[in-house]
Amino acid sequence: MKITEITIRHLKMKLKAPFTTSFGTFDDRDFLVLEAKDASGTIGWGESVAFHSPWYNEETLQTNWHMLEDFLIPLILHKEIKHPDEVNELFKPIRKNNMAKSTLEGAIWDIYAQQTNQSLAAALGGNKDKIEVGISIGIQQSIEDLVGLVDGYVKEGYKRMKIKIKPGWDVDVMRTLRETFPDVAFMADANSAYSLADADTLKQLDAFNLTMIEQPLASDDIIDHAKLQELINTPICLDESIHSLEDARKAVELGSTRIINIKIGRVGGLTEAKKIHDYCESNNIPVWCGGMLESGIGRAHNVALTTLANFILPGDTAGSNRYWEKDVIEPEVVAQDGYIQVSQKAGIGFDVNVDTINSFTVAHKTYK
Ligand SMILES: O=C(O)CCC(=O)c1ccccc1C(=O)O
Ligand SMILES: [Mg+2]
Repeated sequence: MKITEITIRHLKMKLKAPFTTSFGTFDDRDFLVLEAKDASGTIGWGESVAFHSPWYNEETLQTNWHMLEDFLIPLILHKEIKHPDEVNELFKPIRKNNMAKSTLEGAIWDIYAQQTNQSLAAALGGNKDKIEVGISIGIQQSIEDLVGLVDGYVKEGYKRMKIKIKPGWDVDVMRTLRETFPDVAFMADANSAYSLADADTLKQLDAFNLTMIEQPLASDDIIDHAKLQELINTPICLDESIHSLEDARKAVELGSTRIINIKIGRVGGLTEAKKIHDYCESNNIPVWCGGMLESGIGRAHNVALTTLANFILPGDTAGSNRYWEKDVIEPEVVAQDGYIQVSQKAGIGFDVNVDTINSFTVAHKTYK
């Protein structure tokens, strides 16, 4: 393929309900969507999962736009590409900026899958026809509100509940949930809200049989996580600290993580995500697919990735209706009884509704 035209759009979509983590609250979701066209007219879609502000990591929607316009798009436009894995190599001279890289790489994977007449899932080497999903639940005003929400999601069939925690919203919350729902699979995600000095608090969570605790300590740490894992029984799962196969290897070798949350954007694209998956599979480290409050485009990429064999634990790829009044793809992603059916259609497996995209677009630019 030879990419001849790329359009970047900045979309603003309203979340159905605000989503609160230890680092802040999201009311709206601002993000970039990238449309790439190749010389034969095939169109591929990618989504930047960077947020409006650098809360989760250092990238933002605007830094992604800058990196794409000034560095990444020029490396790709009018170049002959045989396989999307080449994109990972072409981007190597550019350090980090993984979410920006992933935006363009994802669109190229979509085109490649269409041109080889297979689903993105199949192109990646996945073979599940449905995937198991859980749901991530933000910090609430009260424990009663949280119990009510969890009850609803249990009834919808979600396979595991991820509860956002922070100091002061942790042990009592998890105790109440465990007492109220003895058989539900719970995990906690702290988004780096603690330090090693909080080990005693985190140790108390061992009583609630959590599947794992996600990123309790600093977003750039793998040393203290290894020390913490020696002190607690609950398996640690790293999210923010893992940006590459090399990061994954070091964290696993140090004993900093027993499970890895793979986010396509955070690791710079599907090729790197697959490498981390394969490494973890050989080292008995289960993985699961994280979420970044994606629109249907990013969600479709997540569903495809999750079809790889070592995605053993339910991911955060909940149905479109958990986030949006109207998603940008057709059909929307539907989670039923905790499963999402994997589309067998060529490419990302969903039709992108360009009218809907345009209705959410606040800025756009085309590169040729
Ligand atoms: O539902 C989702 O998309 C996952 C939500 C989630 O947990 C999350 C949302 C925003 C930023 C970071 C995270 C995270 O996984 O840490
Ligand atoms: Mg997380």
